[in-house]
This record gives sequence, C-alpha cells and structure tokens, in this order.
Amino acid sequence: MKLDRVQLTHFRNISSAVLSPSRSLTVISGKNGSGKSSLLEAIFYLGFGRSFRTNKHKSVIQNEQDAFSIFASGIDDDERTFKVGLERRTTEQFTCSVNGEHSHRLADLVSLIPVQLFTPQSTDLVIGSPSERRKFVDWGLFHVEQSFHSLFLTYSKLLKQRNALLKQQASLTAPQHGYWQEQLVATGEKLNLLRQGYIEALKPIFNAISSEFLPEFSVEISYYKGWEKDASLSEALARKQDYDFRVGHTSVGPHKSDVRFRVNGINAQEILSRGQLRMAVAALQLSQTALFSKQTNRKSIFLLDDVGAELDLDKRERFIDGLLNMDTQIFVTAIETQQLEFVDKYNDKKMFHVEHGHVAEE
Ligand SMILES: Nc1ncnc2c1ncn2[C@@H]1O[C@H](COP(=O)(O)OP(=O)(O)OP(=O)(O)O)[C@@H](O)[C@H]1O
Repeated sequence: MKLDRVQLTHFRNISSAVLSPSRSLTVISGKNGSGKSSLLEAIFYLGFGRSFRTNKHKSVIQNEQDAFSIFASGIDDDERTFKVGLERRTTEQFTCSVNGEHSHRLADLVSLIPVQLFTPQSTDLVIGSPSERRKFVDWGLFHVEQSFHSLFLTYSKLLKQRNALLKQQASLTAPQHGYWQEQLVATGEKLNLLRQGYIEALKPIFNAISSEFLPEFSVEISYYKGWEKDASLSEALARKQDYDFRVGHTSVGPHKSDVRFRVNGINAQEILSRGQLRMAVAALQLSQTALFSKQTNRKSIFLLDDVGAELDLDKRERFIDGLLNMDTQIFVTAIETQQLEFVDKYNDKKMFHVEHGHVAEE
C-alpha cells in the first residue's frame, strides 16, 4: 500500500492542501503550530476513521467550517490503483468512499489502509493502561484475521449485555439469558486464542529487534489473557460471579487481557529511562510491521510525529532504516530538518515544508 496523493480540505489549520508523497520517505518540517501533525492526523484518519489526538471529530474540522474531507489515491499491494475518501461533518455524519463507491461502514475504508503511528505519547504502549496494548494487538489482528472484527464486535455486545444483567441483579442462567452467556464464553475464548497466537508470532521477531535496540537489557513480552491461567473462561466467570454482582460489571475475560513487558525480570517502567522506553516502543512497532508484512504480504504506512523529540539521532536512523528496509511508506515530521540529517543518504525521498497551514514541496 502506497499513497501517491493526499488532498485535505478544512482540516484543522489547513484550508486546502495537496501532497504527492514519496512512496518511500516523506519528511514534513515546519515550526510549532504550522500544521505538520495535522497532515499525519489526516492520514491516520484514513487508517482508523478517527484522530490520534482527540475523540471529538468536531475539533478537527477547521473553525467556522461544517466539514473536513480527505482524499487519497495510490497503489495497493497488488499494484492496483485505488482512491479513497472520508468526509466528516459537524453534525457527526460521515461518508467514506472506496474507488468511487460510497459507504457508511468505516471498516470498508480502514481495512484497506494499514497505518501505524509513533508519537511523543507512544510510551503509553508500555507504561499506559492495558487498553493501549490491547489496541496494539487488535490492530494486527484486524488486518490479518478476517474473523477478528466481527468476533470483537460480538464479544463487546455480549459483554455489555452481561454487565447490564449484573447491574439489574438478574439471573445469568435464566433460560432467556443462558444462551447469550454461552455465546459470550465461546466468543471470548476465540478472541483469546487469536490474541494469544498473535503475541506468540510476535515474540521471536520482537526478541531479535529488541536485542538490537536495547542490547544492554533482556526484554520479554508475555500475554495475559484476562483471567486465571489454568482456568477456562467459563470457570473464571463462575468463580467471579458473586464478586461481579457486587461490583456490577464483569471482572474477568478478554476485555481485561494485557501484554506484559519484563526487562531483566522486572517491570519495564521501573528500569528503563524515557528514551529507553521509546526504544522499546520502537522495537515493538518495528516487530509489528515485520509481522504484518510476513503474515499478509502487504506493506503498512508509518507515521512518525515529532521524531526529534523522541529518539537520539542514532536511534532515529536505526528506526527509519528498519522501516524502509521493510518497504514501508514513511511520513516523518520534524521542526528542523537538521534533526534528520541522515536522510541525505536516502535517494527516494520528498521534503515538504509547512507554514501556517500551507504545504509546499522543497
Ligand atoms: N479546528 C481548527 N481550526 C483551525 N485551526 C486549528 C484547529 N485545530 C487546531 N488548529 C490549529 O492548527 C495548527 C496546527 O497544529 P499542528 O498540531 O498540526 O501543528 P504542528 O506543526 O504539528 O506543531 P508542533 O510542532 O507544535 O507539534 C495549530 O496552530 C492549531 O492551533
């Protein structure tokens, strides 16, 4: 997947911009507040249907406008051309289009555009809440396992229903509820197997990359499924049922799963510096790119926001080299291009400068 053209309208401080990026490395520079991250945010929208900075689509629409739009075209992994578009209105309505066909299902769009992101907040992947790590794993599964998306939606719906019954103190085994509880268990077990399999596949790749990125440490990842190791989900739910009635929600299950990091046998955040945490995240994301490429034969698009604030020069270079070696299309923002001196060595690159929302190729 490579983007050859990106066009934005009324997106944050960008009234209108057209960008023809490199299929390899695109560097976007500009002062604070010029609009660099907004360009990445727009590409992120194509891959996720949402922003990485806010849950409020309205904040992204340019002030005093009633909608933003993003159009992009390029080639897919079979070298076929494609066109996609997304429009979001202040009324919360949205439309997306794929090769001229309109759709109200974001999954049609986002399944086509695999986007990964590294920002100053990316350390949350290691030190933030488990939901950050579940999202990370689920991104991989969404793009690899056909069944994942509907399994995930079904599980979420059944879980919501169980939580509602717990709050009402209703019997979970009553005939009208029994079938749905069985479905919850069956769907939850399937979801768990997929996530477990994903981490097992990621582990050897991560071990190799992290020993290169953090050679002074032994970093291990492991999967926690969200309930006791040796129990089935059905047993774990039964054991916790009284407690769940007391608290009014389901305390065990795949919605509590996590990926655990141990560095030299202890929690990563207790031993790694902030820079080293960033390296751990970079290694994890690079591993995910490699696994995605191996499992699908497809290429992802990688956004690196404010890379200068994140990693020292040597690490920046190593990260970008690693991504380019996997034929990833990369978009990097930096305040000064001096932060990316090493990019001189790449022939296939394009440089853009942003000033007050105006984008110009250098
Ligand atoms: N809805 C909006 N309408 C108009 N302008 C907006 C809107 N939302 C944000 N802005 C402005 O858009 C500008 C672009 O911000 P952006 O985060 O893209 O800048 P940046 O170049 O990445 O800056 P930094 O280097 O500080 O991260 C900011 O000046 C911001 O105040």
